[in-house]
Amino acid sequence: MGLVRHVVCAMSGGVDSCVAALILKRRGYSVTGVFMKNWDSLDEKGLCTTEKDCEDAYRVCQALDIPFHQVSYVKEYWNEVFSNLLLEYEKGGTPNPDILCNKYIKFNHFHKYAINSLGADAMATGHYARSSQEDEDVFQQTHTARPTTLFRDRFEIRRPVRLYQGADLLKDQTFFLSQISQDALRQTMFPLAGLTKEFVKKIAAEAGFYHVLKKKESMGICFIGERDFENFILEYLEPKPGNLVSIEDGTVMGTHKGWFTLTLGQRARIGGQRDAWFVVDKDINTGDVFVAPTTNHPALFCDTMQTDRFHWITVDPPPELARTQMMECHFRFIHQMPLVPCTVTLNLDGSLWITLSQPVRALTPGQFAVLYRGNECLGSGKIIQLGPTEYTLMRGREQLTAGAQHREQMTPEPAS
Ligand SMILES: Nc1ncnc2c1ncn2[C@@H]1O[C@H](COP(=O)(O)OP(=O)(O)OP(=O)(O)O)[C@@H](O)[C@H]1O
Repeated sequence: MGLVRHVVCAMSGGVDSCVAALILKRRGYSVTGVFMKNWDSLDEKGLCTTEKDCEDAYRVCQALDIPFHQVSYVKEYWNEVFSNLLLEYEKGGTPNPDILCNKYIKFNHFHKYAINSLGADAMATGHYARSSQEDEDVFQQTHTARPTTLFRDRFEIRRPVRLYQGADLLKDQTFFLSQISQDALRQTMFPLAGLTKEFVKKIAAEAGFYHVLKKKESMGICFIGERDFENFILEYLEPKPGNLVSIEDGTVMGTHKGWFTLTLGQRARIGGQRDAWFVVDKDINTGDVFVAPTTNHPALFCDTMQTDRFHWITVDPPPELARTQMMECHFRFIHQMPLVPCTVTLNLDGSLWITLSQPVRALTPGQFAVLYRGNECLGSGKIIQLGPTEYTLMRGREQLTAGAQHREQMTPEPAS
């Protein structure tokens, strides 16, 4: 990759990507703004914010005097993200559409469109993240109106590019980027890498981008909007009614409309109960969803899991892991949950066994186990299997003790 002159900035119409485009422009790059349309139906209230978001992105491009394009990935999103999502729910898991959207849409189709169709040298997004190619000096000065280094050759190094958390750890979005390809990362700029959200808002205010500053932060799964999740998912999957069964004594506590309407750790709606019950397990063969009383029931806590083939941002696993098959690092499976120390073991098929330093609540198959070393995001793998929960272990110990006592009682006294 040679000199970077032309950058295509993915613009959602939100404050972050609008400021990202502004920063690139101030740095002297030739910038093109592109809005992506990924979903085209309305929510329960008949609302679709896509038109408004597109209009907001367009207004910022006009203010910056840069070209603007709109591109539709509705078909690709349906085939590669949403269909995957439905399959995962049907298998009993809980998928993460934001990670899948970055992997399949933004850092694949959009990346190719930017480079191949628009002839850009690089793409950019408003994610709070940093790649090892980012130049700290440039980022320090991004808020000034003065262009800094023009057209620097950022992509000449052939070492694997690494993904790091951005300066604003509270806004860090590397979790969502943990499945992106090395090829895409190599040609991606994160202009907000060195900035805090507060500072980004200040830049937007100074630039007069009031229409994007007023907007609410995008939260949760964008296409569900304000809809109730159960109603939403039942529009796409056939209801599969089943029982809510107590994990403690097998009592049927109530019914559900399909195991995919519920996720591990979630409060189950059970009528006539004084206390709250929580989903702790699912059996998709019988349709039973197991529930337990109290939010911190031991059946919700587990410290081991297996992933599918792990996706390393740098393509190859860290040398230490490749050499010894074991490595210490940190884990999270929910965006912004505190990082947990862990030991990982590399299996021959590229999957990992992860053992956490302490049990964690509601580890969920289908979610991604994202690993970190220091502030580097190493990549992620989908959780496909959990180890025993605290409850299973407790019951196992109780049964062993009961078995031993029983054997003691049954053993005849030795004849004197
Ligand atoms: N519809 C879209 N069209 C183009 N780019 C998008 C779109 N949605 C998201 N992006 C890109 O992905 C980045 C992260 O999006 P996300 O919605 O996760 O975060 P955000 O912090 O709300 O960003 P923003 O404030 O820019 O909306 C955005 O900054 C933008 O670069």
